[in-house]
Amino acid sequence: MMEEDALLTTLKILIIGESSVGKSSLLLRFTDETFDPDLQPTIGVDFKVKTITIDNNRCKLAIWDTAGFERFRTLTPSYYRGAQGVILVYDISSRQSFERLGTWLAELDMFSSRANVVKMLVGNKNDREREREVERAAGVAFARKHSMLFIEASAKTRDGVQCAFEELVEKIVQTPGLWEATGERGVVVLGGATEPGWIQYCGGYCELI
Ligand SMILES: Nc1nc2c(ncn2[C@@H]2O[C@H](COP(=O)(O)OP(=O)(O)OP(=O)(O)O)[C@@H](O)[C@H]2O)c(=O)[nH]1
Repeated sequence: MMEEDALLTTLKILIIGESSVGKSSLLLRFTDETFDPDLQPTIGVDFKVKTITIDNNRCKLAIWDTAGFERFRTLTPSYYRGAQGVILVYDISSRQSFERLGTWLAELDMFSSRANVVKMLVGNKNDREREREVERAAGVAFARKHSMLFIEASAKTRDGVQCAFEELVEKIVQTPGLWEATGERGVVVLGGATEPGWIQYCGGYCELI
Protein backbone atom coordinates (compact mmCIF):
# COMPACT_ATOMS: atom_id res chain seq x y z
CA MET A 1 0.00 0.00 0.00
CA MET A 2 1.41 3.41 -0.89
CA GLU A 3 1.82 5.78 2.00
CA GLU A 4 -0.73 8.29 0.76
CA ASP A 5 -3.25 5.47 0.59
CA ALA A 6 -3.07 4.85 4.32
CA LEU A 7 -6.51 5.23 5.79
CA LEU A 8 -6.85 7.43 8.81
CA THR A 9 -10.11 5.96 10.00
CA THR A 10 -13.70 5.33 9.02
CA LEU A 11 -16.12 7.99 10.11
CA LYS A 12 -19.84 7.61 10.47
CA ILE A 13 -21.82 10.61 9.31
CA LEU A 14 -25.58 11.02 9.44
CA ILE A 15 -27.82 13.28 7.42
CA ILE A 16 -31.05 14.24 9.16
CA GLY A 17 -33.86 16.75 8.70
CA GLU A 18 -37.44 17.07 7.46
CA SER A 19 -38.69 15.20 4.43
CA SER A 20 -37.83 16.72 1.04
CA VAL A 21 -35.30 19.27 2.31
CA GLY A 22 -32.75 17.57 0.03
CA LYS A 23 -30.82 15.14 2.24
CA SER A 24 -30.56 12.41 -0.40
CA SER A 25 -29.79 15.02 -3.05
CA LEU A 26 -26.90 16.45 -1.04
CA LEU A 27 -25.52 12.94 -0.60
CA LEU A 28 -25.91 12.12 -4.30
CA ARG A 29 -24.24 15.37 -5.28
CA PHE A 30 -21.36 14.72 -2.92
CA THR A 31 -20.76 11.05 -3.77
CA ASP A 32 -21.81 10.81 -7.44
CA GLU A 33 -21.77 14.42 -8.71
CA THR A 34 -25.36 14.05 -9.87
CA PHE A 35 -28.72 15.67 -9.20
CA ASP A 36 -32.14 14.16 -9.78
CA PRO A 37 -35.04 16.65 -9.88
CA ASP A 38 -37.50 13.79 -9.28
CA LEU A 39 -35.83 11.97 -6.44
CA GLN A 40 -38.23 9.76 -4.45
CA PRO A 41 -38.45 9.92 -0.64
CA THR A 42 -36.01 7.73 1.24
CA ILE A 43 -37.55 4.70 2.91
CA GLY A 44 -35.70 3.71 6.06
CA VAL A 45 -32.06 4.47 5.45
CA ASP A 46 -29.66 4.78 2.53
CA PHE A 47 -25.98 4.34 2.90
CA LYS A 48 -23.01 5.44 0.83
CA VAL A 49 -19.27 5.25 1.29
CA LYS A 50 -16.81 7.80 0.01
CA THR A 51 -13.13 8.29 0.72
CA ILE A 52 -11.80 11.82 0.95
CA THR A 53 -8.42 13.32 1.72
CA ILE A 54 -8.21 15.92 4.45
CA ASP A 55 -4.85 17.41 5.36
CA ASN A 56 -3.06 14.57 3.52
CA ASN A 57 -4.99 11.98 5.50
CA ARG A 58 -7.47 9.71 3.81
CA CYS A 59 -10.76 9.25 5.63
CA LYS A 60 -13.41 6.78 4.66
CA LEU A 61 -16.86 8.22 5.21
CA ALA A 62 -19.83 6.00 5.81
CA ILE A 63 -22.71 8.37 5.19
CA TRP A 64 -26.18 7.42 6.35
CA ASP A 65 -29.08 9.20 4.72
CA THR A 66 -32.19 8.84 6.84
CA ALA A 67 -35.83 9.22 5.91
CA GLY A 68 -37.48 12.50 6.86
CA PHE A 69 -40.99 11.05 6.83
CA GLU A 70 -41.93 9.79 10.27
CA ARG A 71 -43.58 6.68 8.90
CA PHE A 72 -40.37 5.59 7.18
CA ARG A 73 -38.28 5.95 10.32
CA THR A 74 -38.19 2.57 12.01
CA LEU A 75 -34.66 2.04 13.25
CA THR A 76 -33.88 5.49 14.60
CA PRO A 77 -31.62 4.60 17.57
CA SER A 78 -29.31 2.49 15.44
CA TYR A 79 -28.86 5.28 12.89
CA TYR A 80 -27.39 7.47 15.55
CA ARG A 81 -25.19 4.95 17.31
CA GLY A 82 -21.49 5.68 16.92
CA ALA A 83 -21.92 8.67 14.59
CA GLN A 84 -19.09 11.19 14.83
CA GLY A 85 -20.73 13.79 12.62
CA VAL A 86 -24.26 14.89 11.82
CA ILE A 87 -25.50 17.08 8.99
CA LEU A 88 -28.82 18.68 9.89
CA VAL A 89 -30.57 20.00 6.81
CA TYR A 90 -33.37 22.50 6.28
CA ASP A 91 -34.69 24.05 3.09
CA ILE A 92 -34.23 27.82 2.85
CA SER A 93 -37.51 27.97 0.90
CA SER A 94 -39.44 26.21 3.69
CA ARG A 95 -39.98 28.00 6.97
CA GLN A 96 -41.59 24.85 8.32
CA SER A 97 -38.44 22.79 7.74
CA PHE A 98 -36.47 25.41 9.69
CA GLU A 99 -38.96 25.46 12.55
CA ARG A 100 -38.62 21.71 12.96
CA LEU A 101 -34.86 21.86 13.53
CA GLY A 102 -35.30 21.84 17.31
CA THR A 103 -37.15 18.54 17.15
CA TRP A 104 -34.33 16.99 15.14
CA LEU A 105 -31.73 18.24 17.58
CA ALA A 106 -33.73 16.78 20.47
CA GLU A 107 -33.80 13.41 18.73
CA LEU A 108 -30.06 13.64 18.13
CA ASP A 109 -29.48 14.40 21.82
CA MET A 110 -31.63 11.47 22.83
CA PHE A 111 -30.01 8.83 20.64
CA SER A 112 -26.46 9.99 20.05
CA SER A 113 -23.89 7.87 21.86
CA ARG A 114 -21.27 10.62 21.86
CA ALA A 115 -21.48 13.95 23.67
CA ASN A 116 -19.05 15.71 21.32
CA VAL A 117 -20.59 14.72 17.99
CA VAL A 118 -19.78 17.41 15.42
CA LYS A 119 -22.86 19.10 13.96
CA MET A 120 -23.22 20.98 10.70
CA LEU A 121 -26.36 22.94 9.85
CA VAL A 122 -27.02 23.13 6.11
CA GLY A 123 -29.55 25.53 4.60
CA ASN A 124 -30.15 23.68 1.32
CA LYS A 125 -31.78 24.86 -1.94
CA ASN A 126 -30.12 28.26 -1.90
CA ASP A 127 -30.67 28.32 -5.67
CA ARG A 128 -34.32 29.09 -4.80
CA GLU A 129 -33.56 32.65 -3.79
CA ARG A 130 -36.90 34.00 -4.97
CA GLU A 131 -38.77 31.47 -2.84
CA ARG A 132 -36.60 32.05 0.21
CA GLU A 133 -38.50 31.89 3.52
CA VAL A 134 -35.53 31.65 5.90
CA GLU A 135 -32.96 34.42 6.02
CA ARG A 136 -29.34 33.41 6.16
CA ALA A 137 -29.00 35.32 9.43
CA ALA A 138 -31.63 33.08 11.03
CA GLY A 139 -29.63 30.02 10.03
CA VAL A 140 -26.46 31.53 11.44
CA ALA A 141 -28.21 32.42 14.71
CA PHE A 142 -29.62 28.92 15.14
CA ALA A 143 -26.25 27.34 14.44
CA ARG A 144 -24.50 29.66 16.85
CA LYS A 145 -27.01 28.93 19.59
CA HIS A 146 -26.46 25.20 19.21
CA SER A 147 -22.70 25.21 18.59
CA MET A 148 -22.94 23.99 15.03
CA LEU A 149 -21.07 24.72 11.83
CA PHE A 150 -23.21 26.45 9.24
CA ILE A 151 -23.40 26.73 5.49
CA GLU A 152 -26.00 27.43 2.84
CA ALA A 153 -25.80 25.05 -0.09
CA SER A 154 -27.54 23.73 -3.17
CA ALA A 155 -27.54 20.11 -4.21
CA LYS A 156 -28.85 21.37 -7.55
CA THR A 157 -26.05 23.81 -8.39
CA ARG A 158 -23.48 22.05 -6.13
CA ASP A 159 -22.79 25.30 -4.30
CA GLY A 160 -21.35 24.57 -0.85
CA VAL A 161 -21.89 20.81 -0.96
CA GLN A 162 -18.29 19.63 -1.04
CA CYS A 163 -17.42 22.24 1.54
CA ALA A 164 -20.13 21.11 3.95
CA PHE A 165 -18.80 17.54 4.07
CA GLU A 166 -15.14 18.53 4.09
CA GLU A 167 -15.50 21.03 6.89
CA LEU A 168 -17.44 18.55 8.96
CA VAL A 169 -14.76 15.89 8.53
CA GLU A 170 -12.01 18.39 9.18
CA LYS A 171 -13.66 19.32 12.46
CA ILE A 172 -14.15 15.67 13.42
CA VAL A 173 -10.49 14.78 12.91
CA GLN A 174 -9.55 17.80 14.98
CA THR A 175 -11.80 16.87 17.88
CA PRO A 176 -9.74 14.94 20.41
CA GLY A 177 -11.14 11.60 21.42
CA LEU A 178 -13.79 11.51 18.72
CA TRP A 179 -12.37 9.50 15.86
CA GLU A 180 -9.53 7.72 17.70
CA ALA A 181 -12.19 6.11 19.84
CA THR A 182 -13.27 3.90 16.95
CA GLY A 183 -10.37 1.65 17.91
CA GLU A 184 -9.63 0.68 14.32
CA ARG A 185 -6.44 -1.08 13.45
CA GLY A 186 -3.92 0.71 11.30
CA VAL A 187 -4.86 4.19 12.42
CA VAL A 188 -2.34 6.66 11.05
CA VAL A 189 -1.13 9.61 13.06
CA LEU A 190 -2.61 12.86 11.84
CA GLY A 191 -0.23 15.16 10.03
CA GLY A 192 -0.91 18.85 10.51
CA ALA A 193 -4.61 18.43 11.05
CA THR A 194 -4.54 20.07 14.42
CA GLU A 195 -3.34 23.37 13.04
CA PRO A 196 -5.74 26.23 13.53
CA GLY A 197 -7.39 27.89 10.58
CA TRP A 198 -9.35 24.96 9.25
CA ILE A 199 -12.31 27.26 8.73
CA GLN A 200 -10.52 28.58 5.68
CA TYR A 201 -10.24 25.14 4.13
CA CYS A 202 -12.86 25.71 1.45
CA GLY A 203 -12.17 29.31 0.77
CA GLY A 204 -14.07 30.59 3.77
CA TYR A 205 -17.58 29.50 2.81
CA CYS A 206 -18.15 27.59 6.01
CA GLU A 207 -18.44 29.29 9.30
CA LEU A 208 -17.50 28.04 12.68
CA ILE A 209 -20.12 29.61 14.84
N1 LIG B 1 -34.14 23.54 -6.40
C1 LIG B 1 -33.58 22.57 -5.64
N2 LIG B 1 -34.23 21.40 -5.44
C2 LIG B 1 -33.64 20.46 -4.67
C3 LIG B 1 -32.38 20.67 -4.06
N3 LIG B 1 -32.08 19.57 -3.34
C4 LIG B 1 -33.09 18.70 -3.50
N4 LIG B 1 -34.04 19.23 -4.30
C5 LIG B 1 -35.29 18.59 -4.71
O1 LIG B 1 -36.12 18.45 -3.56
C6 LIG B 1 -36.85 17.23 -3.61
C7 LIG B 1 -36.56 16.40 -2.36
O2 LIG B 1 -35.19 16.03 -2.34
P1 LIG B 1 -34.66 14.76 -1.56
O3 LIG B 1 -33.17 14.75 -1.71
O4 LIG B 1 -35.39 13.53 -1.95
O5 LIG B 1 -35.08 15.15 -0.06
P2 LIG B 1 -34.89 14.30 1.27
O6 LIG B 1 -34.62 15.28 2.34
O7 LIG B 1 -33.87 13.22 1.06
O8 LIG B 1 -36.34 13.67 1.49
P3 LIG B 1 -36.79 12.35 2.32
O9 LIG B 1 -36.08 11.19 1.70
O10 LIG B 1 -38.27 12.25 2.18
O11 LIG B 1 -36.40 12.58 3.76
C8 LIG B 1 -36.41 16.51 -4.90
O12 LIG B 1 -37.36 16.80 -5.90
C9 LIG B 1 -35.08 17.16 -5.23
O13 LIG B 1 -34.81 17.15 -6.61
C10 LIG B 1 -31.71 21.93 -4.29
O14 LIG B 1 -30.63 22.22 -3.80
N5 LIG B 1 -32.37 22.83 -5.07
